[in-house]
Amino acid sequence: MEEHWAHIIEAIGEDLSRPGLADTPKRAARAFEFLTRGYQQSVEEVVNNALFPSASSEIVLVQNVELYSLCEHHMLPFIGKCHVAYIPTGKVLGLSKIARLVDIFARRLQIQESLTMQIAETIMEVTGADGVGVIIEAQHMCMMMRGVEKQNSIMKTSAMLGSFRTEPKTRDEFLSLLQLGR
Ligand SMILES: Nc1nc2c(ncn2[C@@H]2O[C@H](COP(=O)(O)OP(=O)(O)OP(=O)(O)O)[C@@H](O)[C@H]2O)c(=O)[nH]1
Ligand SMILES: [Zn+2]
Repeated sequence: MEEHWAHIIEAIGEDLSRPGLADTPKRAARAFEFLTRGYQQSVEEVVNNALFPSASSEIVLVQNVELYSLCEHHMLPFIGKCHVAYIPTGKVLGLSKIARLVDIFARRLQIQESLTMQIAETIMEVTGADGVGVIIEAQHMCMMMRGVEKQNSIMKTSAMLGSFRTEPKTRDEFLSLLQLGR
């Protein structure tokens, strides 16, 4: 990847031999590896069996999980917040694992719609929940720094599975819980 970054730096008309850029291909390669580290991670290792018995059958909501991803069209960042809710059926997932699961999928080349769905499906599979609701609100640099150059538009996507899809009351409760934190 280092070599490719060196080519890109030359292609944009920069002087690769100037001191400030000497280590840039190496740094950029490391940075890009970090930004896409989700490809190296698996759901099993991230969850690490952190599932705990609980009699709760009420909504568990983790709100405002920061999200940094890269759009698969321009490889520019999209940045925002992810809200994850589920209704447990006998076991709950370790709190931090929800944020880690968000990251596994965010740290890849993505479109926001697929990312939202992948997070929801994974939480459903891992917890065996009665239902899962995921909402992402994000701003896309490819739409801000270039292209149409709109600075204030926010993309909101949701994925509702199980009871969050079939029961309007559950969905309403999720949405009103989200409002509480604003
Ligand atoms: N639905 C969706 N579209 C996205 C996402 N990220 C980027 N895009 C869009 O992907 C589209 C790619 O369109 P193209 O016409 O192929 O590329 P482009 O010429 O660079 O388009 P502009 O961004 O309009 O300049 C653009 O409309 C982007 O805004 C995303 O997460 N979801
Ligand atoms: Zn884009």
